[in-house]
Amino acid sequence: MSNKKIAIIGGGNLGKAIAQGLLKSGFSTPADLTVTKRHLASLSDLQSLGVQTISDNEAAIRGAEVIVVALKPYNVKEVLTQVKAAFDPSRHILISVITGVTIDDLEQIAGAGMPVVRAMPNTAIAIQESMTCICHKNVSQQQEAYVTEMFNQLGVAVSIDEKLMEAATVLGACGIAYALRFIRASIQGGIEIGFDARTANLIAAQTVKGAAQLLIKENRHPEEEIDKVTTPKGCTIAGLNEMEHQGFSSSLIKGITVSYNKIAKD
Ligand SMILES: NC(=O)C1=CN([C@@H]2O[C@H](COP(=O)(O)OP(=O)(O)OC[C@H]3O[C@@H](n4cnc5c(N)ncnc54)[C@H](O)[C@@H]3O)[C@@H](O)[C@H]2O)C=CC1
Ligand SMILES: O=C(O)[C@@H]1CCC=N1
Repeated sequence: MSNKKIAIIGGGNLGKAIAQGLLKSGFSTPADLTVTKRHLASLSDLQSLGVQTISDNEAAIRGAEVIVVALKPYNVKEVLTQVKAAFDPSRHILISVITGVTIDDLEQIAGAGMPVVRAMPNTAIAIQESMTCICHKNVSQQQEAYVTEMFNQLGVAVSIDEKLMEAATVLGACGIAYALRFIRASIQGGIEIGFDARTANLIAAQTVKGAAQLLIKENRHPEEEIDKVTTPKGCTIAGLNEMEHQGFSSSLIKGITVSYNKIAKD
């Protein structure tokens, strides 16, 4: 348990999921957490668990040591500038999960010397299975360890250079959508070959989970595991090669680079 007071500014999808994950993992107690939002009705479940839910961002920041900003990119500057006076670099760590807002942007708003962490999680943070890439500035070793531990409670955290943050957004955050499209296509194929949608969904999703766990738990390269499945003259290699003839890997790589170029340009 961290014992630090955490204020989550912007209790939307991600902000709420972070609060729920911190409670479920035991990293924070309800008394440690404050979540802000303009209209509080959708936070009633957190409130009933004992989490403080308020609309006053300034009060939330003043009462916390760790400030997690989960606002939309278009209103972060306005909202944080309104509460600028509440930031204290000697007491606070500012953690932002906002897409496209740089560490320097955040430091400019919160004040020079503010310990700032930029984190890129994905939506699996709602079930504590996020891949979260983090980078930081003005952060002590102790603060870095704290933030890494916090995101490890919500999945897996890795430190990267800030210049890779856009790439992390594509591979990690957009990656959830790419993986789900793969699963959806597998379900469509599964129905064609005889399964009902529900059973196809279960088989496709559990199979992807197993494939991912082979890499994560056994530290293997995908091709090593593929070799074990592809019986000579068998059905796996026949299907795989047809997928490649149809541009399977190529379409994925091209999609990833298009997503990346879109972020880099915006
Ligand atoms: N969806 C994704 O896969 C990922 C999203 N992100 C980033 O996370 C951030 C949040 O995304 P979501 O949670 O999906 O958005 P959201 O729109 O659900 O959450 C933002 C929340 O901020 C609240 N808000 C607006 N003004 C406020 C104010 N003055 N004071 C307090 N709260 C206020 C809104 O009511 C809303 O609930 C975005 O910046 C997004 O770029 C980061 C990683 C992945
Ligand atoms: O699609 C987007 O622009 C955002 C960034 C990461 C996930 N969603």
